[in-house]
Amino acid sequence: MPGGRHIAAVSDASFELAAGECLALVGESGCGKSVLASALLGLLPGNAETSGEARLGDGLELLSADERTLARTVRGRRVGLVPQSPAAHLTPVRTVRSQLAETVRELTGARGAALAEAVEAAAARAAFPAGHLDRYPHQLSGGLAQRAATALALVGDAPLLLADEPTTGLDRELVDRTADELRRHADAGHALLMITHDLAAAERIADRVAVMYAGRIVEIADAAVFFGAAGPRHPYARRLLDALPERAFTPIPGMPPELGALPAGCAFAARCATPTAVCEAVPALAGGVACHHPHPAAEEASCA
Ligand SMILES: Nc1ncnc2c1ncn2[C@@H]1O[C@H](COP(=O)(O)OP(=O)(O)OP(=O)(O)O)[C@@H](O)[C@H]1O
Ligand code: NI
Repeated sequence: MPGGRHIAAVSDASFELAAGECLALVGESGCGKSVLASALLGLLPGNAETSGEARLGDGLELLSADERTLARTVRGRRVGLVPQSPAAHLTPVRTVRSQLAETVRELTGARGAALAEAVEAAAARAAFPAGHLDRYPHQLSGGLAQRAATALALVGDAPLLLADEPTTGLDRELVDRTADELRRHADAGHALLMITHDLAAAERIADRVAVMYAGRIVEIADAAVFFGAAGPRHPYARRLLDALPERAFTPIPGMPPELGALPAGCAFAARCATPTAVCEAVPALAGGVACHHPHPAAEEASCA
């Protein structure tokens, strides 16, 4: 950070993601979701530090990979990205058709009529209307820019797709359509990390859910358990669900801590209804949950 300030935007994020699987990464604004995605693609600012490892199925370790490898063989090819701010990632002076054509040509080698056809097919996959292909980015609504970015991200057929808020700015019907297309992409054998605020979209397509709070993954659970009767185990994750309009509609009191000034122990303790003295130590992620007094697991609850 300028002025020498140091922010631990993401710490202790550990998970596996298999081909054909969709993991939804959820959590409040500013908790580190996009930083995690950027780190995997080597897209963090030059002064950012990363440690640990992130290994692709083919063995490549992303955090230590050099820029040349990332640019030539990773971005778009081995790891696709639907960026969080699609408008910022589209080239302003070129039409969507021309940008899609360049990406298709580069990643698939298609030329001529096959190229034109592949461009339209790519647009259709992301529900981008063919009639708008000759528009420039500034002529697109937020939703259309989102769909253009999704179309671009799907072209390379990368084994891993990172979709950062892929449904922002879309109405419910298009949210569902986009989510379903991403699910089909996973079903076709791709690994999908979907970063989202939209828990309904996560429930619709995710196999597992990872909850992030203040830069750490505090729970990873099967989506069926997480959204089902048992519910999540971490108090923050339970509150996140309770905050949904279609559930209790009870906002989480308080604010997440500043990442530059994290409290010493559990970062959620200040907002937790049941903190105890042990919460002064950071809880490790154990059995899928990082909490000193998690809600009982489904099997424990059903035995009680
Ligand atoms: N380039 C940067 N320089 C300094 N701090 C940054 C930078 N990018 C992100 N941060 C900080 O890292 C933290 C995590 O940001 P991130 O964008 O990953 O959050 P997020 O979970 O994706 O939020 P949102 O849901 O709003 O997209 C934030 O507190 C942010 O201020
Ligand atoms: Ni983000």
